[in-house]
Amino acid sequence: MVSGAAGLRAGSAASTGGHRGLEGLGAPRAGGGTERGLCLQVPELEKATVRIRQPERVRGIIRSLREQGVTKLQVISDFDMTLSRFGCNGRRCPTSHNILDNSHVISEDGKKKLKDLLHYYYPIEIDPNRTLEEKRPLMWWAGAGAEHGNTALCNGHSCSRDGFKEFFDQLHKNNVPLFIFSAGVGDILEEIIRQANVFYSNVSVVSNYMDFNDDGVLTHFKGPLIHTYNKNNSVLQGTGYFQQLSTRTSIILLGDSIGDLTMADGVPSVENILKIGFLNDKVEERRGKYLDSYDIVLESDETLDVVNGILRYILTET
Ligand SMILES: Nc1ccn([C@@H]2O[C@H](COP(=O)(O)O)[C@@H](O)[C@H]2O)c(=O)n1
Repeated sequence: MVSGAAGLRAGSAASTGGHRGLEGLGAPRAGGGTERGLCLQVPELEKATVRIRQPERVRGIIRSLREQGVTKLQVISDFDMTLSRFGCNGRRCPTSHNILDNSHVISEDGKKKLKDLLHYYYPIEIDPNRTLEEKRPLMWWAGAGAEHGNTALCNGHSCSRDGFKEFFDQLHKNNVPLFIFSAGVGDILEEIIRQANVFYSNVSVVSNYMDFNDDGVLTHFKGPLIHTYNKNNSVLQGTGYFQQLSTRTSIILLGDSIGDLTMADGVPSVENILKIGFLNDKVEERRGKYLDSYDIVLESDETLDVVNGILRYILTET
């Protein structure tokens, strides 16, 4: 189901390790000051958390995004563990599902069942040795909380990544549409965005929204269930979201799972796309796959520094 602050409702390196930071991205070339220019303009790319398989290619994409300009740009992002943190002070941060699961309105029995499901299904979700085809039929767990509770309130226990507000502010100030495509719980993540005072008119959300019976008991989720591995055009049919933005052919895609890579599949014509992936968990095991799939991989980086740095560079008028 799609929802939006605007009222729109329809609801890559040669080796496995990739290059670290700006190595190769920002290194000055013989006789050229231009290459240095980019690394100086996006110093965040020098962070130790940054890995890039094909620095040359990434440099080209970032330049094109800037050249194409703000009117061509749109951002497509996952929410849980992408805009929100994975961990904080050595502990896991709750996803929008976990906020619901941990709420006082869920019975103890319900909580235990949800925890059991988490322990069973999360390892499957992140298993680097299973194909997407093997995982897809198993991902029904996204709706598993439905029969367990009454209305749960978001009590602010989600942790947004550092730079959360700046990210939303930059896009809003420049009228860049932000599409949040989430297999989480839409009502809860919207509340998190609202409580941060950044649910601006340029933000649209496609996610799972709760439905309640007359007694206020959460009985099911509305619309097609969105899970980690069907975040693509199949669940956007009839929304017309990407069609309305057909002139916005420059994309920045932000995700934390391999499933997030298909979020832009419904965009009619993509000229430039920069895929930035947060690699939060099982870093060593999954690094190769992430470097093959995302242009920039941010390893155990709990901030939006790199994303904000790239946006600042792209959105700054030349
Ligand atoms: N019952 C569940 C189901 C899923 N999750 C996690 O929430 C994340 C939401 O999906 P995104 O694609 O928006 O990131 C997902 O990573 C699942 O691990 C959960 O915590 N509880």
